[in-house]
Amino acid sequence: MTWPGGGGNAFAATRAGAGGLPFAGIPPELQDGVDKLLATEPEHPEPTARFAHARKDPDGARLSLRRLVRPYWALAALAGLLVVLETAAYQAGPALTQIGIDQGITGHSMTALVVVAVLYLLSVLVTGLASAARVMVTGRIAASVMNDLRVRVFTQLQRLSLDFFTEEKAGVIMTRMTSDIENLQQLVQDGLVQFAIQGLTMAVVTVVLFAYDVKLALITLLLVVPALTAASLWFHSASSKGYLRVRDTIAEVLANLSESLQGVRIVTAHNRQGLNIRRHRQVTGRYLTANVYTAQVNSTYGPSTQVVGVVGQLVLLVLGAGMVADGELTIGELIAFLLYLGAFFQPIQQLVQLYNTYQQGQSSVVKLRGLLGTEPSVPEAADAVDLPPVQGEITFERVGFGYQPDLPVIRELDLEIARGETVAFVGPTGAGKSTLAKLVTRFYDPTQGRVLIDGHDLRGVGIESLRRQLGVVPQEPFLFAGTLRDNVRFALPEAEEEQVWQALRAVGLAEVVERMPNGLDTVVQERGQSLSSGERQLVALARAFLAQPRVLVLDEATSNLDRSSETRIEAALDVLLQGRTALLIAHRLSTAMKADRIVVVDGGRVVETGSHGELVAAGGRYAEMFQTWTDQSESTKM
Ligand SMILES: Nc1ncnc2c1ncn2[C@@H]1O[C@H](COP(=O)(O)OP(=O)(O)OP(=O)(O)O)[C@@H](O)[C@H]1O
Repeated sequence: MTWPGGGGNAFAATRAGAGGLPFAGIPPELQDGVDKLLATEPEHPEPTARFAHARKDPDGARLSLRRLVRPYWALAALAGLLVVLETAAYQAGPALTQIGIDQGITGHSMTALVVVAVLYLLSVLVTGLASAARVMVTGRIAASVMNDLRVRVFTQLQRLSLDFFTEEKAGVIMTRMTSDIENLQQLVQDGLVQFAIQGLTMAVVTVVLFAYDVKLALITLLLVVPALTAASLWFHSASSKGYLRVRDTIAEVLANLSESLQGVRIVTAHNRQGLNIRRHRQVTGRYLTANVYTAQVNSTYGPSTQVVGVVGQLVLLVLGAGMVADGELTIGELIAFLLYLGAFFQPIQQLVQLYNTYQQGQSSVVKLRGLLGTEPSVPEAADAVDLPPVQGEITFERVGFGYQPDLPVIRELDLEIARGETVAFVGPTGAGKSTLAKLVTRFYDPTQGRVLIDGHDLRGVGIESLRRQLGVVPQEPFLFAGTLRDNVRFALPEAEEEQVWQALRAVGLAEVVERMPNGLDTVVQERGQSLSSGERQLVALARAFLAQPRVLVLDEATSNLDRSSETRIEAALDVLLQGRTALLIAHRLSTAMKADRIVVVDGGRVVETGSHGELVAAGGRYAEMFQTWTDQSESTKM
C-alpha cells in the first residue's frame, strides 16, 4: 500500500512526524504488520452523496419500520420464507415423537422408530440451516437499514438551522445518532423476526392442538387464554410507560455527560467537580429508577405467565390421563399435546424480552420521526434563485427580530451599507450586534422587514449561493481536528498549495507555519487546542482570506491578546478588509476607529451612525464610550 505523499490528510501528517516529536509514529518493526492488515481492509469508494437545502428527508415525520425496510423487500421476503421453514421444521418434533411412541414403541415397529429418528434428525438439520441463513439475511438487512438511517439523520442535521442546535442539547442529538439507532438495529435484526417466529409458532401450535383433539384444545384455550390476555394487557400498558421513562432519562444522562465533557476546563477551573458529580448522580438516579420499574414489570409478568402455563399443563395431564384410560386418546397423542402446549407458552415467555426490544425500537422511531420531520426555520424558498456575483451593498429594511416571539432583540431597524464599506457595530453587551450579523449570514430570518444584498431579499436566494459569497469569522474560531492545511482551506477544499501559503502570508502567519517541523501538515487537535488563541484567530482570518468572499462578517474576539499578537491581527484585518464590504462587530474601539463608518447599536436599534471623527464631535453615546475608553487606556498606562 502506498501512502499519499503530503496530500493533505492527517494520517500522512502523522507519518511524516514519525522521525520527530511529539508523535512517535508506527514503530518500524510493526510497520509490516500494519501494512498487511491495511491491505486486507475493504475499500470504500468515495460516497456520491449530494446535499441540497431544499431536499427533505424522503419520509420525515412519516418514518416507520415498514418504510425503512421497504428498499430491502426482496431480502425481507427471503427472511420470511426462512422463518416459515424454520418454524415448520422445529414444530415437527412433538408430532414425530407421537408417531414414534404410538407406532414405534406401542406398535412394536422398529421400522417406524428408525424412520421417525431419521426424520427427526432431518428436521433438526433443516431448523439449524434455516436459522443460520435467516440470521445472516436479517443481519444484512439491519446493517443496511441502519447505515441508511445514520446518513439520513446526519444529512438532516446538516439541513437544520442554528436555532435547532441552540435549543436542543448536543447530548440529546447524540442519543438520536447512537442509542436510538442501535435500538432500531436490534429490532430489525432480531426483534421483528422473533415476533414472526413466535407468532407463527403460536398459530401452528393452536391448529395442531385442535387437530389432535378438539375438546382438549378448547379446554386448554379456555383455561389459559383469558388469564394470559389479562396479564398481557397489564404488561403492555405498564411496560410502555416504563420504556418512555427509560428513553427520556437516558437522553438526560447523555446530555449531562456531553455538557460536562465539553465544559471540562471551566468545571476544573471553578472547582465544580463535586457539584457535577451530584448533578450526574441525580440524572443517573432517575435512569436507575426507570430501569428498576421496567425490571419489576418484567419480573411480574414472566413468572405469572409461567404459573398459568404450568397449571394448564397440570389440568391437561389429569384430563388427558382420564381420556387415555377411556381410550379416547393414545399415550403418544397426550405427550405430543403436552409438548405442544409447552411450545405454545415458550413464545409468551420470550415476549417479555421481545417487548423490551419492540418498545425501545418504537420509542426510537418516534424520536427519530421528530428529528427527521423538523423543518429548518430558515428554509430554502421553493423558487429560490442563485444570488448573482455579489457587489456588496447591504440593506436592512425595517428589520425586526427576536429569538423568542415575545422578546424582540432587533426593532424596526433601517440601515444601508454601501459596497466596499467597512462598518463597525459598537454598543453595550446584549445590544444586538451579533444578531444583526446573523441576519446577514441568514443564520436566522427576520420576523419583520427584510435584509437585502444588492437588492435581493435574502429569503428568496439560494442559501448555498449566499454563503459561498460570504465570509464569517466568528468570535471564537473553531478549528477541526486535522492538518493546518485542511483547516485553512476549509471553505475551499480544492485550493492549491500556493493559495494556502498566500492566505497565510496575507495574515502574517506564513513564517510561524514555516518554522513548525511539519509545516502545513502540522496536526491541529480538536477545536485547535494545540494552538495559541492568537494563532487560532489568524488561522480563521487566513481561512476567510482564502475564500475571497465579497462580504465579510467578522465578530471580533473579546479574548485579551498580548500587544504583538494584537498588532498582527490588526495588520491581518487591514489586508482582509481591502476591497470588500465588511461588517465588523467591534469589541475594541481601536478596531472600530479604523472603520469607514461606526454604527452604535443599543436595545436593538441604531442610535448613532457616522465616522469616528463625526461621532466624537457630535458628543453623543459614542463620544461617551470613547471618553471612557481613553480614560481607561490612560490609567493602564500610568
Ligand atoms: N440563541 C439565542 N436565543 C435566545 N436569545 C438570544 C440568543 N442569542 C442571543 N440572544 C439574546 O439576544 C440579545 C442580543 O444578543 P447579541 O448576541 O446580538 O448581543 P451583542 O450586542 O452581540 O452582545 P456582545 O457584545 O456581548 O456580543 C441578548 O439579550 C441575548 O441574550
